[in-house]
Amino acid sequence: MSQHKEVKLVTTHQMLAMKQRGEKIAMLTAYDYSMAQILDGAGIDVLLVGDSASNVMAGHETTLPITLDQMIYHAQSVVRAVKRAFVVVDLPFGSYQGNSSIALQSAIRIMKESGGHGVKVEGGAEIKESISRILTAGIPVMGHLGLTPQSIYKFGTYNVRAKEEAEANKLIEDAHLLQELGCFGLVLEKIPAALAKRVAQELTIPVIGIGAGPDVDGQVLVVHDVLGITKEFQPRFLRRYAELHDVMTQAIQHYVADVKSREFPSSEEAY
Ligand SMILES: Nc1nc(=O)c2c([nH]1)NC[C@@H]1CN(c3ccc(C(=O)N[C@@H](CCC(=O)O)C(=O)O)cc3)CN21
Ligand SMILES: CC(C)C(=O)C(=O)O
Ligand SMILES: [Mg+2]
Repeated sequence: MSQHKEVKLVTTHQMLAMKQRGEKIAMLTAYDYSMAQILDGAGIDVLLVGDSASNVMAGHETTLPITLDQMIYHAQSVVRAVKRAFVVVDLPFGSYQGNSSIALQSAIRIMKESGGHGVKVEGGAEIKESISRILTAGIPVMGHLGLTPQSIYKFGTYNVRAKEEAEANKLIEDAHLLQELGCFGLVLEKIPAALAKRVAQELTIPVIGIGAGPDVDGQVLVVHDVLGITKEFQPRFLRRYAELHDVMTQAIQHYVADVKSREFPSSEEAY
């Protein structure tokens, strides 16, 4: 028996239990060590090393350019900080579509080289062979339906998805397929709340929403949006819990002024 205090790690089994008992799952993105340490310490259940790092960390217009090596680098940094949270890593564009052997290789690289706990992939029936193949290796897979940013050029907009009946029916079918394949959870992005509610009710696995309304099993957002670091991004589904862009700007302006005026450093800050 361990004398050490047990820090309960979040597992896929626990997430399922949370859904069953009606406890909502709190998930945010993280791309680096310092931020992951804060989020894990604050009690976040799931950290997503999102391919939104392509936008938020690297300044790209879309998520398409980020590479598997770059995702692994971000995931390694996050995993080093985590004591409790379950770490999901996005498989980037091009690393899993169309070839299930490449998909398995990509997922194995993420698990082996980063120490993450599972992977997330965008899409339904189109990528079912890839998902099945990854699952055969014992790697937990999370699905992602609705607004799938890796296929932005197929749709041309970031508008709400599955408003039409045909698209809604395809989403419901895909959601059931993902569960039957063995996915441990599913992200639904920017779809009508009523549709998300129906999917969360019909599925036994946890359904995590972003712009999918309140009647799902948990919520995910990009942490830089939540903290108000990204100022220009303000879709309706986002709630900002701080205005760090302003706080950080003021702090840095103060620092610059103090350096210029020789206010910093003082004699106490010198040797
Ligand atoms: N900072 C950030 N937050 C995210 O949530 C996020 C990323 N980046 N990058 C990857 C994807 C892209 N995502 C998106 C992108 C656009 C909308 C959206 O609703 N766009 C509105 C305009 C919103 C605005 O920019 O003010 C639209 O109508 O296009 C939603 C999710 C979610 N992901
Ligand atoms: C927005 C979430 C779900 C995501 O996939 C990402 O941050 O990459
Ligand atoms: Mg993503």
